[in-house]
Amino acid sequence: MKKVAISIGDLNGIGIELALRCHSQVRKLAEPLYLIDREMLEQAAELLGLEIPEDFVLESPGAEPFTIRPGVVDAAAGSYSFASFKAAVELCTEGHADAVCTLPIHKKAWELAGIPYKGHTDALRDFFGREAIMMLGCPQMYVGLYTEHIPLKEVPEAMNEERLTRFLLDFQRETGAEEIAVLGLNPHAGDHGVLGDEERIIEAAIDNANRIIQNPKSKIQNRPFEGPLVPDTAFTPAMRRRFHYFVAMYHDQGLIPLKALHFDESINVSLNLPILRTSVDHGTAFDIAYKRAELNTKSYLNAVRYIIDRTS
Ligand SMILES: NC(=O)c1ccc[n+]([C@@H]2O[C@H](COP(=O)([O-])OP(=O)(O)OC[C@H]3O[C@@H](n4cnc5c(N)ncnc54)[C@H](O)[C@@H]3O)[C@@H](O)[C@H]2O)c1
Ligand SMILES: N[C@H](C(=O)O)[C@H](O)COP(=O)(O)O
Repeated sequence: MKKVAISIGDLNGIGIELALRCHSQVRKLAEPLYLIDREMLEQAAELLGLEIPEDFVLESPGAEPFTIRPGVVDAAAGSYSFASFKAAVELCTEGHADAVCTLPIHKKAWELAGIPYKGHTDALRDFFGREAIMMLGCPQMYVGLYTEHIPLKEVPEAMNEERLTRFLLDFQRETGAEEIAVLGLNPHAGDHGVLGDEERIIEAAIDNANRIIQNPKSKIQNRPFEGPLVPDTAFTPAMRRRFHYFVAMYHDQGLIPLKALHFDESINVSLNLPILRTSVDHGTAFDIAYKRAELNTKSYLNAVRYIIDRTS
């Protein structure tokens, strides 16, 4: 059975409840190693009124214990969740785990703790010195994000032909997709320059990537990239029947349609890295943490299943 290092996420949020409630199902798929100290686990389990399963295997993240405050954004929880994530990655790079699955962290809590990253993907980029790609989705529809955790006003200046060409090639190689819809940036994909002209950069990158892929040495002989597509019609039912892989130019362009259609079952995958990392597609859900609310567990279980499918 594959060993999956599970970072525990922000302990003021719903991650630990998911870990405890789903343990027996996860255990049928893999050997989970949970990056949490017994003291913190007992505290959370007591607040949740849940038993700790006997075969719940722990590894210490080596972080300061703290008092859990359900639904509160705080530095201690941010610090702990980052240590848990970092230790999970280390287990993997040192060969003690086959992959990492991350429970959700809170970005403001990381900032309050002085963690210099916006999220897991950003941290992985730095740990490995590689252009990690953020992709979310499910078999019906995966979305790769060319830019992700930057303010919207910085998106136009991040448009760059060489960088986008590399992104497209990496995305294609990592997913193996043979048809990829690439979205424009502006309304109506610029409408021939009437509403903006970043599409020229996108067009050039698509041409470059299609040309490079058509190199006779490549296994793929078609032109996998199509676009720049008009963003407001890129996700119509007909387009989603045709394409299962999309590249969005910014976070919400891709994640609004995905989460509107598939929030329950989607996952987050970090591509283009020496390790496999998956995650849930939702956040810390502070509004329902420790409230015995009905949790959706599909995203978490699918994130573990994806690891098993890819590592077997
Ligand atoms: N993988 C990650 O670490 C990850 C992913 C997304 C968001 N985040 C972070 O989480 C924090 C909170 O984000 P947010 O409030 O925008 O989004 P959120 O996903 O935490 O919550 C949005 C809504 O969905 C509900 N929800 C989320 N997950 C649920 C589940 N499993 N079952 C039932 N209901 C669920 C919440 O109760 C809330 O009403 C932010 O800091 C965000 O950046 C982290
Ligand atoms: N953009 C992700 C989402 O909306 O689900 C989320 O913020 C997680 O990002 P990291 O994988 O970088 O933590």
